[in-house]
Amino acid sequence: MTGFGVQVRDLTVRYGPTTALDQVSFEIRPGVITGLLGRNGSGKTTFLSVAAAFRRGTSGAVLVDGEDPWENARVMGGTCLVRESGDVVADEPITENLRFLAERRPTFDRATAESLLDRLEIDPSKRPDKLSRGQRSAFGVVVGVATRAPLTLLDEVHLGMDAPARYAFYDALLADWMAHPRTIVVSSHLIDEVERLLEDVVILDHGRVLAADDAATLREQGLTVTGPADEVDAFVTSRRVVARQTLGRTAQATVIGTAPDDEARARAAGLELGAVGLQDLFVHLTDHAGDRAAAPLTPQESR
Ligand SMILES: Nc1ncnc2c1ncn2[C@@H]1O[C@H](COP(=O)(O)OP(=O)(O)OP(=O)(O)O)[C@@H](O)[C@H]1O
Repeated sequence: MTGFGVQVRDLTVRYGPTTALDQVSFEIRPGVITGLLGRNGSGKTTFLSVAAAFRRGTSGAVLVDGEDPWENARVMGGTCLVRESGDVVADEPITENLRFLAERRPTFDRATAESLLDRLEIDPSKRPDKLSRGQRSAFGVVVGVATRAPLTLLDEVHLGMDAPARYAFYDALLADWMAHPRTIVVSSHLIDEVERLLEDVVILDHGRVLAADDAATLREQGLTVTGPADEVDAFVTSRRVVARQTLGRTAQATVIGTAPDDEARARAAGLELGAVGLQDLFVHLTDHAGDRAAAPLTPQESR
């Protein structure tokens, strides 16, 4: 199984006067773990709800495995959206929930669920409504991983979980995906933590797509340039500078976009070049203070 791909074409979603998604287009590749990143209110949950056929878009299209997911039993049966509210039977023990899931979901693996529950220290005889917030989130994660749906959508599922539980979840998700490749979308603000899971990244901002590419390509888009302030300034002239710091006569500028002769020019000018992590790139791209950035990556920048 490689999982369902998702194609998003000019999708707009409005809630009354609020435009949550504004003509967004991107693709989620089948069999890949994609990070859906964006600040609060950027439209992540809205997109996931449309992909999971929980709501319809106002205009545009979402195709899951080539078909409109709305009232589409095949596609909906292969899609598992896990969100904080949880779609479990809250007043039945977890063991009963596992039984229901095994009946409803042909790909559900009970042994995986039980071993993850054990690893996350959740007592399966308890009812979901008697769990702590973090334990409830962890149970959602167990359902998401063990369901092994061709399209698994995890909407900030890890938020209530403490750090050891979150890392256990990341490890389990990655190991299970490697053994059973499928399409997984992880929406998160904790980019540093989830970065190692992600092959592709979609960054939403105020309902628009800021970047959609494989994570390695995105990482290569940013560059820090450090050295004597006047040399740094000369190096970054006519480049898109998203951050600049100085310490005495030394400056560091973060630029978006690279050029083939960057290394040679930096060496000649006595400057040091460094990589920008996904988290930094995200912060710079979505930082509207003073409107420093927030422009989508141009085709040149994102190549
Ligand atoms: N049911 C709703 N009714 C009205 N407006 C809504 C509704 N759901 C979301 N919105 C608005 O749509 C926009 C996108 O919200 P959405 O929940 O998709 O963002 P998000 O990226 O998931 O945010 P967060 O990270 O805070 O969960 C926001 O401006 C939000 O206020």
